[in-house]
Amino acid sequence: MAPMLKGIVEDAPKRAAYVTFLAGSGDYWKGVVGLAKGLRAVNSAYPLVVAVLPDVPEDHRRKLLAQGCLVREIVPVYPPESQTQFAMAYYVINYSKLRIWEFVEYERIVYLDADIQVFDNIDHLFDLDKGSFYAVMDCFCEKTWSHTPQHKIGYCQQCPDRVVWPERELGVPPPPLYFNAGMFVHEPSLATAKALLDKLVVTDPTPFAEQDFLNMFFRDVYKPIPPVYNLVLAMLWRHPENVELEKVKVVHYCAAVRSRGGTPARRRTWTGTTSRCL
Ligand SMILES: O=c1ccn([C@@H]2O[C@H](COP(=O)(O)OP(=O)(O)O[C@H]3O[C@H](CO)[C@H](O)[C@H](O)[C@H]3O)[C@@H](O)[C@H]2O)c(=O)[nH]1
Ligand SMILES: O[C@H]1[C@H](O)[C@@H](O)[C@H](O)[C@@H](O)[C@H]1O
Repeated sequence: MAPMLKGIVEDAPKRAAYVTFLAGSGDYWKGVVGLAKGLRAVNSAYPLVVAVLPDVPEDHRRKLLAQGCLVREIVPVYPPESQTQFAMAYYVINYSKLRIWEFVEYERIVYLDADIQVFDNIDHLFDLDKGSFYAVMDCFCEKTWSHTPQHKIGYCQQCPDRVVWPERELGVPPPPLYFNAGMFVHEPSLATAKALLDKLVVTDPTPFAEQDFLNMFFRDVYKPIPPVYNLVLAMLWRHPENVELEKVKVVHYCAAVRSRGGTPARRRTWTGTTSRCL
């Protein structure tokens, strides 16, 4: 009897969920529908919770509920207004993502942006050891990174030997590992949620908004996971040698689209619309 009970307890579904974030009345809700369908197609055992800002129309919320999503409204998070010019305007809204640490009814969450699609079951990510922040290392090669020293130098953590970080000339070590915040695994906790918000009010916004902030906040507990868990499209043309295409489980349709001249280009607006120019 006892071993059987043990088995039942061990196999019991975890209090865990996929979480995504939705803001505004633009088209991102369609991405969430795609994500819900994708998770269903790969037989995920866990629900998709959509953290919605108050400005998401009722009609869009109904469509998500019809897809089996759990819709949960969150209170927006804004950095101090006087400071927001330092962040790329389009990304300021993403600070609200910090609210998902308040979802303490789940022990574990796998966060996925609405412009992500899953092509294989990734439920095993919920079994990773607790205490670390898991995410995929970003690439610094796209134009969106042109404000950074890494990009100016031509250094990318995806291929640190191609252009070596000039430590001697600069007198500083290479930047710490930096993750893309479109996908990550972590644990909700009211203590962490509070610590994040407390830290945010004393932190100047930076271009990649909450992504820079999360990188700073979780620096010491960050553990990289393979790019197959968040394949940022630019990896395909910037670092094809690091992409195991047949093993890719999660694709992130962010970054730029290759332009005719070979230079990636993208325009964005504060309203949440994205125009890609070829
Ligand atoms: O009008 C909007 C804008 C954004 N989003 C949500 O916010 C997510 C992030 O926005 P983008 O997908 O447009 O951002 P990118 O993927 O290009 O950018 C990357 O940098 C951002 C910096 O803020 C975030 O960290 C983001 O998670 C990371 O993948 C979206 O997927 C979506 O879930 C909306 O719902 N509506
Ligand atoms: O590397 C990516 C990419 O360049 C995206 O365009 C940007 O939106 C992300 O924030 C960044 O992490």
